Amino acid sequence: MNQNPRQLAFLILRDIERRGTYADIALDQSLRQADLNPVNRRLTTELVYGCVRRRRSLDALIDQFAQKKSHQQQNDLRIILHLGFYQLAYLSQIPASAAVNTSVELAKTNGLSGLSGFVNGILRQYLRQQEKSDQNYPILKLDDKNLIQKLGDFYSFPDWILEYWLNELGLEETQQLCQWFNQSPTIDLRINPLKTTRETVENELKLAGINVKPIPHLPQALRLSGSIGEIQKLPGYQQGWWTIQDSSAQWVSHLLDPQPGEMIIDACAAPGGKTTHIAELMQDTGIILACDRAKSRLKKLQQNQQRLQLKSIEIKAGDIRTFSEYNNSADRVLLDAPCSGLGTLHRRADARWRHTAENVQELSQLQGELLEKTANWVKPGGYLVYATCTIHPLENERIIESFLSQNSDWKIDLPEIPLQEVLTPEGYLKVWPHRQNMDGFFIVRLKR
Ligand SMILES: C[S@@+](CC[C@H](N)C(=O)[O-])C[C@H]1O[C@@H](n2cnc3c(N)ncnc32)[C@H](O)[C@@H]1O
Repeated sequence: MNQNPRQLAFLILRDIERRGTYADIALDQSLRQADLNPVNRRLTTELVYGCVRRRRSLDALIDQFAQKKSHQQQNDLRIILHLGFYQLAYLSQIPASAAVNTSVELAKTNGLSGLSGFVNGILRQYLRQQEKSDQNYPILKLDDKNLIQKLGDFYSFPDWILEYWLNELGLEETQQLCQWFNQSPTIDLRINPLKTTRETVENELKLAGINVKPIPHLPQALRLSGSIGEIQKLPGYQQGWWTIQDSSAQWVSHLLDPQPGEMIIDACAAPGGKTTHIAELMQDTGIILACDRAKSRLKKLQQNQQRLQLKSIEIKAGDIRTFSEYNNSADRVLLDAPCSGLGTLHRRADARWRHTAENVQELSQLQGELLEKTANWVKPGGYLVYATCTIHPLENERIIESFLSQNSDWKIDLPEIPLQEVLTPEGYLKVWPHRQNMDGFFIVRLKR
């Protein structure tokens, strides 16, 4: 069993590299089998997520200090250099000598003894350079040559995302957004008012030593920070007192505004974050039809429903494009569409590398198709909420504009909400993470 956090991080990063495994899945599997104390578990997690997230910046350091470019280096050597540079550049709590020496050790234990001198040399060269330089962040101007590349190398994002942010936000806010996405995510809870109150949960969590504070404008929300431990062991989890859900995602069901006794269809429901919120807002009356094509995610929805003890949810598995029986049947429909997740890049370390400009185009097509389909399910006079956790116009504004231009019986219904600063003149709720300090989201309510 592995007890060395750096060796374990190396093996996990190699697995991600070789097999394209998702970072969170690879980490989770390995940590379950490893024999590590809590401090070393945290270090392994930090090293894996950090190296994945900062891949481009770490490659840029290899490019700067080695004769061969990062992509020409042997894969295992490149991972060891990533681990070394990551500790030196981003983990101030680790002494530089420990970062260098353990990286040299990694080379020796993983069949690269002949290159251990090179590892030692390049990391020490970086350290000498760092001592000389007094500037840790780039001062950039919009007309800088190679601006995108400099931003990408420093903040570790792909060019195509940066190009689009620069266009939408300008340079200063793009840097703020990059920085925001590079920090560790916080955890928000949504209190189940059918079981308890926010005050009770807040007090219980404080008694358990957790940092917790309310979130403005959301009466059921709490934000946790600092060290939290295992979620399932927190007070109230087993009793169904709360659900983990980011504050911006909590706005979605409030905008849907479901009323007790209504017939609601949640078209893309799994794992049920919003379905269960809708049920709570309706005091567990009426019917909520929760549809999704992913069976494993629907299983999680079922578990959440059981834990929260909600009876009003019915599950229907399948591709909603093939469903024909729901036309004109729902008072309200929620379409929480599959999307690129560009508003939640801080939550999944590898998400920024998995999507491309091309696959945003493909998603956009699917989103348009799902909207056309599910709009038919709404009774005349009813409502549809379209939501995504991305902040890309192709998946948001363009979808709604195109839908409205082809469906004259629909219009945007302006929501009355306290969060006026995120409401655009067209009536869209557009949450930018660095402005509102929550996940990026797009929400719009349409009326038939
Ligand atoms: C953004 S997630 C939904 C999250 C969920 N609403 C929540 O709050 O927990 C999008 C979901 O759409 C589902 N999906 C994508 N295409 C679908 C289709 N054609 N038919 C049914 N479900 C689909 C995915 O399986 C995924 O679970």
